[in-house]
Amino acid sequence: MVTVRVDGLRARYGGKLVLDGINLHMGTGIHGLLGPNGAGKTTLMRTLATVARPSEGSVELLGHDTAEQDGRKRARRRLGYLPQTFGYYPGFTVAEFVEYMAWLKQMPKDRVPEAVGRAIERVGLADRADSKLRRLSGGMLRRAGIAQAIVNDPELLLLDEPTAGLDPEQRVDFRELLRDIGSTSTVVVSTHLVEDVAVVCDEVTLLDGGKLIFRGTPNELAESGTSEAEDARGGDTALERGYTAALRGSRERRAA
Ligand SMILES: Nc1ncnc2c1ncn2[C@@H]1O[C@H](COP(=O)(O)OP(=O)(O)OP(=O)(O)O)[C@@H](O)[C@H]1O
Repeated sequence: MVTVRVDGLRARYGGKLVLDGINLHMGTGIHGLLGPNGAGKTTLMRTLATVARPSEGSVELLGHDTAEQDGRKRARRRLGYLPQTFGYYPGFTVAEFVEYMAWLKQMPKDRVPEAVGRAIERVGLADRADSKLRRLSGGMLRRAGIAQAIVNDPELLLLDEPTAGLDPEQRVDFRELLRDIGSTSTVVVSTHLVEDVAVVCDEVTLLDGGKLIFRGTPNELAESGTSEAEDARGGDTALERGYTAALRGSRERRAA
């Protein structure tokens, strides 16, 4: 089932086109959004989170048309979003922060305490539930950010650079969590680190210069690259070489 329908999406900052005709339909599973700095990943994530409005095109989320105010409201209750940088009250505890988001999502009051406890547990912060956010390390803060994004068991989960600041062990735990959520929901994970999440993704979408330049499985991306013998500078892994080849190919086509 298609849960996200993006058609003809264009986004501008000032006069500058930063998303240029994106068509993207997604369903249940884990979708990696890859691309170099400035490719437009964050702009696309903000648009999917209904925080940014498209200049052109349509975005339908979980059957709701986000061009309409009512559609945006309904979609917001059913999605979870971890922005690349997120604001928070440093004096809030982890539990208060997650509870606040549950309240914003208009979750039924009687479900909130259990949902907050479960979200915090799932990101491995149960022992820090009562710690103030200002006392957390960068990785813990990011995990608190993930907890607020999943508190409402979102059907659409949008995570922008979720692994920034996580140590290797936490990355492994995080992948497990993604697999669990992605088995029933649509998860979109943006990163510029190819290896980071591509291993858990069912599908990867590659953006460059505001355009969608590749869409397929991680295996297809890996197979599209040159071999290490042909091109040692393409990357250390098959996936990185596929990523590099896709970027080079699209840039050459554009320059021609
Ligand atoms: N608030 C803004 N005002 C003007 N230009 C912006 C703004 N935010 C982003 N841009 C520009 O839009 C383009 C796309 O940026 P975006 O943050 O979406 O890319 P990204 O793929 O997320 O990059 P990164 O990996 O560095 O986070 C870039 O050229 C950026 O400079």
